[in-house]
Amino acid sequence: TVIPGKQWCAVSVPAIFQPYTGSGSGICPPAVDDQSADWSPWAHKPYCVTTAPRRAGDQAKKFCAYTNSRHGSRGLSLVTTPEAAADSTVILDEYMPPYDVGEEKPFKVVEVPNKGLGVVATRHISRYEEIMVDYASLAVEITFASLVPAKTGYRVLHLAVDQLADPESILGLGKSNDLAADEIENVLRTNAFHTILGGMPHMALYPVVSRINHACKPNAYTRFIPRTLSVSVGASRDIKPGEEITISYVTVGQTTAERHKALKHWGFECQCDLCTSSEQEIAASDARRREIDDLRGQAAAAYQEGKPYQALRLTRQVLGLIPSEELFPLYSEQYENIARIYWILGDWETGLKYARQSLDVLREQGYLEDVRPEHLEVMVTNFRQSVGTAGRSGKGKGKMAGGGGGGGSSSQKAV
Ligand SMILES: C[S@@+](CC[C@H](N)C(=O)[O-])C[C@H]1O[C@@H](n2cnc3c(N)ncnc32)[C@H](O)[C@@H]1O
Repeated sequence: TVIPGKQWCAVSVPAIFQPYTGSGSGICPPAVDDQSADWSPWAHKPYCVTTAPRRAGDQAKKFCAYTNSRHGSRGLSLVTTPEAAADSTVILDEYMPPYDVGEEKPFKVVEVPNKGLGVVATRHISRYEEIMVDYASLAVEITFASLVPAKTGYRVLHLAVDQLADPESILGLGKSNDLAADEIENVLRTNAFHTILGGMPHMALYPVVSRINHACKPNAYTRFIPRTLSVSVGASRDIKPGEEITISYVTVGQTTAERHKALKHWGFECQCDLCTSSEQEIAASDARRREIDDLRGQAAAAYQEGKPYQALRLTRQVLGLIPSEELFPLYSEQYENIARIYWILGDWETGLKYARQSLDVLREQGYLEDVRPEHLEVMVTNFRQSVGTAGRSGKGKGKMAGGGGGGGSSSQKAV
C-alpha cells in the first residue's frame, strides 16, 4: 500500500491499527533500501539487487538483505522486498528471550537411526502441551530464487547469513542432498517452512524446529505465529520419555502412495514407523485412510444434497475412525460440521454445543487463547451465511468445513 510521502503500511492491516501509526499519526514504517540514509531498525545497511525485466511489461523487482543481528540472540535476516521488510519491522518489537536460557526443555536433539539428527522427549509430554517455540533466523521471499541469477542470489543469501549473530545455526542445519550448487540453498531445500511475511509468501528457517523429523502418523503439530515470526510445536497425543517427536511435512491423512508423492521433492525415503511397518499393516492403514476420506466426501455431498440426517450419521462415523489413524487435527472440523448440521435442522442449542466443542479443541491445541462469545458469534454468522434461507426448509446449502474427500488437514496453521 503506497501512502503519500513514500511511506508504506502493512498490506493486511488497516492503517489505524498499524503499530507505527502511534495514536493515528499516520506514520507507517518507511521502506528502506540501499539508497536510504537511515536503515534502522536493521543493524546493517541493506544490500540490494534489482532483477532485470525478462519480457516487455515486466516490472523490475528489488530484493535486499536485512539483518537485525541481536534479535532473539541468533539474529534475524530477511531477503525480501523493501515493502515486505517495512511490514516486518514490527516483529523486532517483540522481546524474544535468548533461546538457551529459561526452563528446562522437555526434549533434546540426538542422532536417530536412518534420519540423521532428530528430537526426542526427555520426559513425559502431555497431549496439547507446548513442546517448544522457535523463531525464524532467515526468511527468503519465495520468488527470489527464480528471479535473481544464481551467483548473485547466493551472494545475497551468504551475506544475510554471515550477518547473523550465529551463522552456524543456519549453516549447520541438515542437508538431505547437495543438488544445488550452494550450501544455503541446500539447507533451504531441506528445512524451510512456508511462511507469510508482509503479506508475501517466504521460505523460513526455524533452526530448532528444523531438527524435527517427519512421520506419517506424527505425535506433534506446528503452529505458525505471524506476529513474532515463530513456530510453536504442540503434542497431538501423550508422548513418552525417549520417544521421538515428529511432525508431518505434508497434509496428514494421506495414503502411502499419496504421501510418498508429496514427500518426493524433499529428497528422502521415509523411514517413519508407519512406512517401515509390515505390508499388511501399511495396507490396513491405507484402507482406513481411504475409508475416512470417502466418508468425509459422502458426508459433504449428503449435506449439500439436503440430507442432514445422512450427513450426521456419516460425520459421526468419521469421528469414530479418527483415533485408529491418529488423525487428531480432524476433530475440530467434524465438530464444526455436526454443529452446522444441527443448525440447519433448527436445533440451535445442540448446534451451539458442538460449535463450542469445535472451538474448545482449537483452544486446547493452542490455536485460540480462549473461547470467547465473539468466536461463537463469528461461527454462527458463518453458518447463517452458508445455510442462507435453507435453515427454515431444512436443506443444507454451502459447504461443510474441510469439504471432505480432500485428504486430511494441513499440519501447519497460522495462530
Ligand atoms: C528438516 S530436516 C530434519 C532434521 C534432520 N534429520 C537433521 O539431521 O538435521 C529434514 C531431513 O531429515 C531427514 N528426515 C526427516 N524425516 C525423515 C523420515 N521420516 N525418514 C527419513 N529421513 C527423514 C531427511 O534427510 C530430511 O531431508
